[in-house]
Amino acid sequence: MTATHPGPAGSRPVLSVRGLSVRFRMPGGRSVAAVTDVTFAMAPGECLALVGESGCGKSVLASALLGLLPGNAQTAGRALLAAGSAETELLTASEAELARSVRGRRIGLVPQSPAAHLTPVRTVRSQLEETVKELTGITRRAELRAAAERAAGRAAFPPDHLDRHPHQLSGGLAQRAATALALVGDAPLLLADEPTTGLDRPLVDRTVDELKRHLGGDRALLMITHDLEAAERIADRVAVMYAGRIVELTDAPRFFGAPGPRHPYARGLLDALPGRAFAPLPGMPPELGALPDGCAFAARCDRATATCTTVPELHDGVACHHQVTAGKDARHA
Ligand SMILES: Nc1ncnc2c1ncn2[C@@H]1O[C@H](COP(=O)(O)OP(=O)(O)OP(=O)(O)O)[C@@H](O)[C@H]1O
Ligand code: NI
Repeated sequence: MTATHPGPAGSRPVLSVRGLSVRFRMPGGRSVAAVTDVTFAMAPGECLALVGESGCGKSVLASALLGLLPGNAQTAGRALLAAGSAETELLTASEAELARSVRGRRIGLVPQSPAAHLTPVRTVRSQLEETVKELTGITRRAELRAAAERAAGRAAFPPDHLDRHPHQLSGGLAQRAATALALVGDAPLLLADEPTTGLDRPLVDRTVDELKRHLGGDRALLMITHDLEAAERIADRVAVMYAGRIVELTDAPRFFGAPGPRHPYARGLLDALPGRAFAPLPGMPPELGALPDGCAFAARCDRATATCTTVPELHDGVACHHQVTAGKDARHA
């Protein structure tokens, strides 16, 4: 049941999420279980990759941490963000507090669609300068200009493109502009939602390497991605989400190397990669508005038995009645 990371000795987690659930209330009394009972902690300096198929709840989890859920969402559980000796409970903090002291300052967000995040009518330079002003209190023109250029440089955004508008940028440069904005506040936690969508492989590598470099000593990076190769490149740990739950939470070297993923779904995700077995996962994830009572993966799982009508607990980093071990089925206890 525990999913904490030991981290460097004595270090307190930057973020500690316990039993987080998000439900959307829908017309007609229905509800969508977008996130269910998610527990994990992030150590200073750590990169955790959150992976899983489209619609499994990754972005909703991120929105819950940022206080950006829509009005029909209900949350349960805890999400503690460390700050000096104090902690902020993100799920119950007021919008005023989140806007004033969390978003941008303590959690930097690299958004899923940078083009939508950037203001279309303003140049990258003016958006960077405004963010610097807001987050650092610098007001003098020359200092603002220098700080904005430094921020651009940190995200490898070319200085000669600073006076362009977002529509004049390629997808890759828009992504770097958004990354530069996210880095301005030196937030202890960076949250990147699909930071490499639409980029080609060399640019994916560059973008994730840049993100990783900005981790520095004790900042943490939560990277949401479909891209397992990008996750392998930079993650210290991997959390695999399926139908709103974390079904496996493992150290990256063990996940991508030996013994490999232990949850059949996680194993299937990795086997689907062109560089691996290139065997697509059969079937589709269930509707989050109509989840089965037991293991949500059972319908797609060739190991499923009668025990799978109950939801498996996360145990030793895996939530499955039939863990995979060294490529074979574990004996069913
Ligand atoms: N405001 C909302 N009301 C109802 N359901 C919602 C709302 N926002 C998201 N959902 C549902 O929550 C589920 C999880 O969505 P989410 O965007 O978190 O998926 P994701 O894992 O980020 O997918 P992707 O990889 O495509 O970005 C989806 O089924 C989505 O339809
Ligand atoms: Ni998403």
